[in-house]
Amino acid sequence: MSVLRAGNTTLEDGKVRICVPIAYETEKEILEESVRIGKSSVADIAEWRIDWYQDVFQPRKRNALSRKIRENLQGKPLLVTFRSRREGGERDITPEAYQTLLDEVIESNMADLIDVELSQGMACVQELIKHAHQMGIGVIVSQHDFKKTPEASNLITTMEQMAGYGADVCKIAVMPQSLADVAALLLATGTMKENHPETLLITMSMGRTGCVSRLCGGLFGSVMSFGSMGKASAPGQVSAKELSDVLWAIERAVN
Ligand SMILES: O=C1C[C@@](O)(C(=O)O)C[C@@H](O)[C@@H]1O
Repeated sequence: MSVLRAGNTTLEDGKVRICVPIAYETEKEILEESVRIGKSSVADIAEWRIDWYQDVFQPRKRNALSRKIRENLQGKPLLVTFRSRREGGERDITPEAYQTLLDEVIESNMADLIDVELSQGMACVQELIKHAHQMGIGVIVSQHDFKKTPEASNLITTMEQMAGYGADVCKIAVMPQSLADVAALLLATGTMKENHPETLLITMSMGRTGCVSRLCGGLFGSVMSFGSMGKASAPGQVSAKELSDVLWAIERAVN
């Protein structure tokens, strides 16, 4: 079983960490949310969705803001994510600009963890992983489908591919069109956990139908669930407080 250290916490099998997204445009809103997360008794990790930030392509402003965010987080880890539009994010970006941006994020030491989209291509993903590891930063390789849920066997193949590239954590977010799709996501997660217990996973089925996967995913092997405090960053996210209550109830039931 692997354990990934990040800031004052860890990602590890059997413990579901609550990650609260910061998905705002202005410095003021971003800082206010980071203060709330830093003070929260339920938030373990903050995700800064820099695709929302109005000055994301200005390195000086980005770096200065990240320093303030990290102060506000008081030791809680910061996951930095640029979600491209085709994967459900706020902005379009070319593969070259994506790699340059994430290289700068890594180099500036503003993140404990970064998210790298599998769809950016093997070379980009592997180079970013290598760079991040040189700087002691953990990498979540991710794939999002906001329209449908591929078959469980395809989801497993995708997670195996991510692990093969050297991901510290493999993340899949898919949209269900039926309850069977939610079950497929959970089946794929549970199968991965059984076949590759050394691989850390984060999986979720989105939207109202998939919401249950955010609550019970830990039982199948998912080590993080996204809960909102202000604005949600994806459909189906529950509030961090309600998520914490449910996770706590499940933990008590199984331990
Ligand atoms: O990858 C994910 C998961 C997510 O899309 C969700 O469904 O909770 C939310 C995003 O902010 C994050 O980057």
